[in-house]
Amino acid sequence: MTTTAIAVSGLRKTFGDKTVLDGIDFEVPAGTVFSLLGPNGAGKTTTVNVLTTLIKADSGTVRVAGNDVATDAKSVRSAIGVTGQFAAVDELLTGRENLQLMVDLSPVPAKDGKRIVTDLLERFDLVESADKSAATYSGGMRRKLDLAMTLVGNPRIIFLDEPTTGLDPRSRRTMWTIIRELLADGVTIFLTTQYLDEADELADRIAVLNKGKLVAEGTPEELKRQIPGTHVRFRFASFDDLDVAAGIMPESTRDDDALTLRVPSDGGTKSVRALLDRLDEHSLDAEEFSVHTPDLDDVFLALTGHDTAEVVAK
Ligand SMILES: Nc1ncnc2c1ncn2[C@@H]1O[C@H](COP(=O)(O)OP(=O)(O)OP(=O)(O)O)[C@@H](O)[C@H]1O
Repeated sequence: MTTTAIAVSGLRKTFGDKTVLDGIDFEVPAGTVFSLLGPNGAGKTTTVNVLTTLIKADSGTVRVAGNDVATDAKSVRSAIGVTGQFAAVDELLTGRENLQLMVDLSPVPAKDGKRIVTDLLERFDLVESADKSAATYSGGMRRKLDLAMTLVGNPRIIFLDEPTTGLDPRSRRTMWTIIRELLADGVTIFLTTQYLDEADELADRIAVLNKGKLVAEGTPEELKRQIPGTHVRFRFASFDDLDVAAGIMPESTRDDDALTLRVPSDGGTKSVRALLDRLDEHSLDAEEFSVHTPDLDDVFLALTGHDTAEVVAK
C-alpha cells in the first residue's frame, strides 16, 4: 500500500510585500525521493522551513507524516529529520560528542545511546576521526556528521536542503550512496538541490519552482520529454554548404551565425547514418556532428528561463 508522506495544498507564503510561494501543491509518496529544484531565491528553503515547522505558512494546508504542520507541529517534528545548508554540527565538539549530544536531546533511551553513536560513526565511515574536533573535518565529513546527527532518532522522513553544495565530486557520490541506502530502508527523502544531475540521479519525482509557482512536476524522464527532443547537430564549413544542407533536410532548424543545422532524430546509429548518407548524396561534408540528448539542464533552462506565466500557458 502506498501512503502519502507529505501533502501540500495551496501553500502561500509572503515576506512583507514579496510573495515567495504563490499557492503550491504537491504530494510525496512514502519511501520515495522528491526533489525540489529552482534557481537561487526561488523559495526552496522557505518551502522546507514551512514543511519542517520552522516558519508558518500564510495559507494552504501542509501535512507531514499525516500531521498538520500548523496544528500538530510536535508530531511532525518527531517524525522528521532535517539537514540544512547551515549544518547543526558544533565545531568545538568531536564527532562522537556531537552525536551523543543529539542522543541526549532525543527521546532515545540513554542505555541505547552509546550503541547508536557507534553504529552511526561506523555507517558514515567516521570512526577514525570520531574523537577529533569537528573543526578539523573536511566539508564532506561535516556533511556526513550532520546527516548522521539527523538519523539519531530514526526519522522516517528526511529533509535534505542542498546536501552536497560545495562538496567535491567524490564526497557528493558518497552522499548519494548514503541517500540511496536510506531510501532502501524505506525512508522518505525531500531533497532540494541546485544540481540537476543530483536530482536526475536520485529523485523519483522532481518539481521545478520558479517565481513562487511550481512550473513542472514529474519523473526526470517525464520532464525531459516535455522539451524538444534528441537531435543531431551538424556544423558546416561555409554558408553555402549550410544552405544546401538545410534545403535537403526541411525538418531542420538552422543557425546561420554558427553555421549549424539541428535535425530532430532519435540519435541512433541507423538514423544518424541515414542523415550522413543524405549529405553524401549531395557531396556535402559536415565539419562536425554531434548527437544531443536533452538533460535536466535543458529542462531547467526551458522552464525557468521564461516568465512563469508563459511556461504555464504552453
Ligand atoms: N525571513 C525572511 N524575510 C524576508 N525575506 C525572506 C526571508 N526568507 C526568505 N526571504 C526571501 O524569499 C525568497 C526565497 O528565499 P529562499 O531562501 O526560500 O530561496 P531558495 O530557493 O532556497 O534560494 P537558494 O537556492 O539561494 O537557497 C528570497 O528572495 C529571500 O530573500
